Amino acid sequence: MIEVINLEKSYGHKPALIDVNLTINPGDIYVLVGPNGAGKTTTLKCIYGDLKPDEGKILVFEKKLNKFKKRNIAVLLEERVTFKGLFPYDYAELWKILYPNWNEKKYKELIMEFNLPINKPVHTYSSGMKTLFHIILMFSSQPKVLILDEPTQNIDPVKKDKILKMLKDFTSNGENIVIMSTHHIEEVELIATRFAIINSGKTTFEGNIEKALSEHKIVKQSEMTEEMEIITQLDDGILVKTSEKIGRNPDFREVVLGYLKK
Ligand SMILES: Nc1ncnc2c1ncn2[C@@H]1O[C@H](COP(=O)(O)OP(=O)(O)OP(=O)(O)O)[C@@H](O)[C@H]1O
Repeated sequence: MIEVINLEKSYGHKPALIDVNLTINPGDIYVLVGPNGAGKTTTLKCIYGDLKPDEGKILVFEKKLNKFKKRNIAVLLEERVTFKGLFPYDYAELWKILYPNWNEKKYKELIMEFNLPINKPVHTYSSGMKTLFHIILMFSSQPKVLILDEPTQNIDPVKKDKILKMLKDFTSNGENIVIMSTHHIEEVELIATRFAIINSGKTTFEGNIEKALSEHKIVKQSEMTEEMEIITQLDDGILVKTSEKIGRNPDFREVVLGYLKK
């Protein structure tokens, strides 16, 4: 289980995270959604220990993150860092040292499956190929937790489908955890077991798709009551949080868009 509790982080004097709270259970594919600059990457960096939170707690399997735990976490960085002149083989040698569970057979199979050229230095790959290559390194490392910053960015639809299936398989043992960010609402619907919406450094929604659908309604101005929490005005009504049987049920896209516009 990974818990993020009242996380706060500033860059200099500028707050990036004001109050982020996430509860990630074993077996979860946990997706972070939010507008540009909302704080998704900063949250992920705090979880894997690249940034030190100013306030709040991050508990990974009930303990504070330390080096040992880091071996069980593989990360897809926003930057897709590559080293000039290194070939896929060289990365395998390095990753073997970092990850004791490294699976060479899996690595070779995935490189073939995703058609990546082994005779080209990785820094000359296209941006999508670099992302795929890093994802292959992550799966071959056989960690317990995968943290991915926008893993499907610049990936073609066929390979994207494969990656989403691989993420589902990874958590199917009910123990492994995936935490990822995305701008694609349909991906949340396809694979998320839980998700959070982050707006301006705060979690404004956390839960699963069922909760998102059951807690909200789209109502007309005339149907509004004082008990309702207004999320935002949408094209054909107001998205509100309510338990009242009123208005109409929103679809998932409307709920997420409503929070993103909030
Ligand atoms: N290294 C940095 N130095 C200063 N400010 C930063 C730095 N990294 C991020 N920020 C700021 O922190 C805030 C949150 O940025 P972050 O990258 O976490 O957002 P995000 O939700 O991942 O955005 P996007 O969807 O555009 O990738 C933004 O205002 C951003 O400008």
